[in-house]
Amino acid sequence: MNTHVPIIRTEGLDMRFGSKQAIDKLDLALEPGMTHAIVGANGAGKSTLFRILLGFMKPTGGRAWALGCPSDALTPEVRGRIGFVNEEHTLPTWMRVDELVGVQRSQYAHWQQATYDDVIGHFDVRASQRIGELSRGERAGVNLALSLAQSPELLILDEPTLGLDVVAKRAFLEALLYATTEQARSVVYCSHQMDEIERVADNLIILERGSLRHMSPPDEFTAGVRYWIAEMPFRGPDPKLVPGLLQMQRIDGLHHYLVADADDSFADFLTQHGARSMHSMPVSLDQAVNGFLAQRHRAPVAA
Ligand SMILES: Nc1ncnc2c1ncn2[C@@H]1O[C@H](COP(=O)(O)OP(=O)(O)OP(=O)(O)O)[C@@H](O)[C@H]1O
Repeated sequence: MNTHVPIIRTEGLDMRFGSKQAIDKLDLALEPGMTHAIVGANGAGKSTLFRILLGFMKPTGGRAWALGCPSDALTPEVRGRIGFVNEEHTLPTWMRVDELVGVQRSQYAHWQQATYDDVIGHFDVRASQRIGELSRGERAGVNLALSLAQSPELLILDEPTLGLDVVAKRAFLEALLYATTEQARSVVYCSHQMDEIERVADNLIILERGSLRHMSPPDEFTAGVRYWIAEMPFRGPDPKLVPGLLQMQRIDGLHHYLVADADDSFADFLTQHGARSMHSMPVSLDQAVNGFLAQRHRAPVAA
């Protein structure tokens, strides 16, 4: 593996569906050996980005590379170094689990049976069961185990835990963490579940309407957002003047502010606007990301 080549790179990437701009001049370069989490509101362009990167879809502009190879010309050799797990966990329903494992083992030169066994061990799946008989969570487990056993250099996961119960989700994440820490793989993961991202991601990427809005380690992003509660006898400042404002509420006469990139000078700002007392507190990744996304979320369109 060439450690200097980004696992994923895009330059001025554009994808337009009629009047819809799914990806908007996106420039991205993701480091190898890390777990990158892509988050964004519904329709932000996450799945479209994956489809382009894997060569399933041609962009309307710009360029994309996966493992240094142009996405519109991925060779079978490069494809074999990329694992992909999507929310549907599409697998041949008529095959028995052991038959499917046999087929995959014969197709992948770097197949690691021990990895398959370790990962599938997190799920109650019998080798003799047909794929069609498995529950959604068990199918997710087989899909992840198959993908990791191929020893992919890059693993792309598109909402892999969607619809899984807590137990299946925990099993899936444990299997993923086990495989990534043992073998230092590169993972690009998209999910709406911030508790998962907090556990697995080294790098947080926020996409908004196909554009890059933010990229940093998740805890760095969370540390930049704070929740302030101020007691103000008056109406308080005009929201347009509040620096870094993400969300504002008035509850029982107290003013609540969720703000980004605001240091202690925010207390001075509140004092200047008549605050008698105030306190601030840290927020969770979930609150920080949701506040950030809600700020510019599309307003409902009247029917
Ligand atoms: N084949 C298509 N034809 C037309 N529009 C499409 C097509 N695929 C995606 N889109 C549009 O492109 C935008 C991005 O869709 P995409 O599926 O990439 O979003 P996403 O971030 O994965 O969303 P979600 O979190 O809801 O899965 C959406 O507005 C979607 O309606």
